[in-house]
Amino acid sequence: MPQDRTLPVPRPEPAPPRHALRGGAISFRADPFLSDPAEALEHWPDALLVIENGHIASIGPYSPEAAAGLPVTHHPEALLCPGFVDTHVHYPQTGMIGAYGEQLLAWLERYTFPAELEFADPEHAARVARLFLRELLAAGTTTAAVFCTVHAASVEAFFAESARLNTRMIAGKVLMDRNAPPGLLDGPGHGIPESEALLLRWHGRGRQLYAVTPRFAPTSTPAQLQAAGRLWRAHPGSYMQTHIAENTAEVDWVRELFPEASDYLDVYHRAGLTGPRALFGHGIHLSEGALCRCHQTGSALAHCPTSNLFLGSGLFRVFAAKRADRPVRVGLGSDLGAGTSFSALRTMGEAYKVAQLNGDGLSALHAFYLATLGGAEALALENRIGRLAPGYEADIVVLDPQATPLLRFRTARCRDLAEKLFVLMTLGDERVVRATYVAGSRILTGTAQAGPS
Ligand SMILES: Nc1nc2[nH]cnc2c(=O)[nH]1
Ligand SMILES: [Zn+2]
Repeated sequence: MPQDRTLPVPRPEPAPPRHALRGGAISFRADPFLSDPAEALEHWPDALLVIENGHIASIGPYSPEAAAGLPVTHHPEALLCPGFVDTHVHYPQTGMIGAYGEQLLAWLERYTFPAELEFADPEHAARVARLFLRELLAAGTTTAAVFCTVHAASVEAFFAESARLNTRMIAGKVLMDRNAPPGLLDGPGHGIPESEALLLRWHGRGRQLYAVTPRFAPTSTPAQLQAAGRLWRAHPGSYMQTHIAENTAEVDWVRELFPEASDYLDVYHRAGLTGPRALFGHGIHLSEGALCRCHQTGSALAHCPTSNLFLGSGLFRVFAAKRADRPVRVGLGSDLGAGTSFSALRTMGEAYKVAQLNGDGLSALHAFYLATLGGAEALALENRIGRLAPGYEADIVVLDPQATPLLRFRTARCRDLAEKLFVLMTLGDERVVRATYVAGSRILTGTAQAGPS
């Protein structure tokens, strides 16, 4: 493929060690599914947020005295919000978003695997990693749990670009040793040592975190799943990510492939792949017993509404997953390229519609929680990201409720904050994101640098 010189190059803008942002601000101190939503939300109509060495030093009401001596970037009329968290996404699928007309298993064969075969080329991987991270940051997402491909070079490319931008990312090499094209299969005995080498190289290096990544049960032999479980458990603090119960034909296939397991989750449980930092994409067709087991083991689910609607997979029941007597950790996932938008706002809007079809009311507070602190809790990062609070990493998105003429017109008619947030998740997308800060530095998304060089 020829080099595309028009791709923009995102970069962090150098920031002084101590500086401040001013604007309205929101953040969650608790889970609105489990407590009074109004109590769970913190709101500052006019906040001063002080950043020191990439962390939030303080947040409180703005006053000239509090701001004295600090360089202050004022975002009038805007809302500072913790950077969005995407708990399930595939960067190599950036080039095949919107592939028409299939459900999961045919879609994988027809579009996904061919796109992933291209990542044998490290230059292609580097190009897509850059574009993907640019789009993610332009949409206000600052942390994601990301599937690479089976190629080690796809992981190198992704972490190298994330390290350059200093984003906190979780990623891993996909493991597959059956039921995929030969060019996407791990050689006999190769997948686990390659994963371990990548884990040792990247996990905990700066802000990068590694996830052992068996794609899903049908593409790994029982032996590979067991070995993945051993690898994950040998490295405490690392992650495991995979897919579960997304599509009914997939669930039937797993039952045939693993007759000894009591259900789909049991396939992973038997391989030692459940527990805190185990991230399961989808979980639409999980039984009550499996949801209980997710709760008991501390495993997390990624709710991917745009993907589930696009592939016709089904309606994830977020309120059933979050049932107060056995709550499961749940975050939102864009699941590109089955998902159709990088935007967490669009994803929240679709989560609302899925809840409507389930007969549930997902308020803006529920949705913004899932996209921020809820996502951080799913990733066991709730002490570092997902809130605007002292000590937290300064990953911040600045939302402009007046970003378009329609939004200006509509939000002027909102009676309170919850209504305004709901309109943002109904009408909003990347255009609402005025700025994204990563560890305190604004990310210039690079369009100004585009052009021949
Ligand atoms: N949506 C989705 N589901 C999967 N199940 C296994 N692989 C995939 C994938 O790439 N995308
Ligand atoms: Zn996925």
